[in-house]
Amino acid sequence: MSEVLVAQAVHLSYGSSQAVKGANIALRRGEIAAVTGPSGSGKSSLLYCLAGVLPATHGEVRFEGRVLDKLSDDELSSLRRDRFGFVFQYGELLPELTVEENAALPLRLAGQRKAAAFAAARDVLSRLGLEDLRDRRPSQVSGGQSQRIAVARALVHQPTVVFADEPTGSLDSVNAQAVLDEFLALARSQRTAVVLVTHDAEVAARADTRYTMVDGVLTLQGRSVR
Ligand SMILES: Nc1ncnc2c1ncn2[C@@H]1O[C@H](COP(=O)(O)OP(=O)(O)OP(=O)(O)O)[C@@H](O)[C@H]1O
Repeated sequence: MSEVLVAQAVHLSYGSSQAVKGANIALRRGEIAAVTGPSGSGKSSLLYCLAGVLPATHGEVRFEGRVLDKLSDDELSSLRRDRFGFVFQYGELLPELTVEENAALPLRLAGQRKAAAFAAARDVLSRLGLEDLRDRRPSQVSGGQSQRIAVARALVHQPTVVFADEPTGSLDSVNAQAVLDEFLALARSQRTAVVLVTHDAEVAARADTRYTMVDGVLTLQGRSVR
C-alpha cells in the first residue's frame, strides 16, 4: 500500500512549551490510525500539524510527496478542502443550513453544482441511515445524528484522509460505538485513511494502527493485519 501522509520528526511548540516532540507517522491509503493518550499530551496539536492547520516548528509533513509547509496559502487551503475531511467532538454543523446542505458543503465549496452535490450528500446520508432528516436543521436532530451528519460531511467528497478529533467523545457509549462503526465502515469502503484521536482504548482497538502519545512523544504501539 502506498503512503499518502508522512510526518518526519515533527515538533510543535507554543512559545517555549513543546506540545509535539519529534513525531513520525507514515499513513497508507485507506489506513485507520488511532492516537490515544492523556489529556494535554499533544494529540490535537499533532493532528493540526498533520492536517496543515498549524505549521510544524521543526520537521516536515508530506502529503503525496508534497511538503505542507512549502505550499502557498491557496494551495494548502485547496488541499484541505478537496483532499482532507474533518470530524470534531461536537459536529460543528452550520446551524443555518439544512442537514443535506451541511453534508453537501465540501462539494459546494469545491465548485460542484447543486444537483450533483446534493445527490452525493443524499447518498452518503442514506448510507448512515439519515435520509429522512435531510430537510431538518441541526437544532432538530439528536447528538448521535449530529455526529453522523458530521461524518457524512467529512466523507462526502471522498477525501484521501479524514482527521477525527474525539469524533464520538460527546456521545454515550452505545451511540459512540454505533457512530464509530458506521464512520470506519464508510471510510474503509471508499479507502479514505483516518487519523483518529481518542481517549478511549476500545475506540483505538478498531484501528489498523495504534499510537500512544505521552508528554508530546508519539510511540507506535501496534498494527493489525487486515
Ligand atoms: N494554542 C495553544 N497555546 C499554548 N499552548 C497550547 C495551545 N494549544 C495547546 N496547548 C498546550 O499544548 C499541550 C498539548 O495540548 P493538546 O490540546 O494538543 O493535547 P491533547 O492531548 O489533545 O489534550 P486533550 O485530550 O485534553 O484534548 C498542552 O499542554 C496544552 O496546554
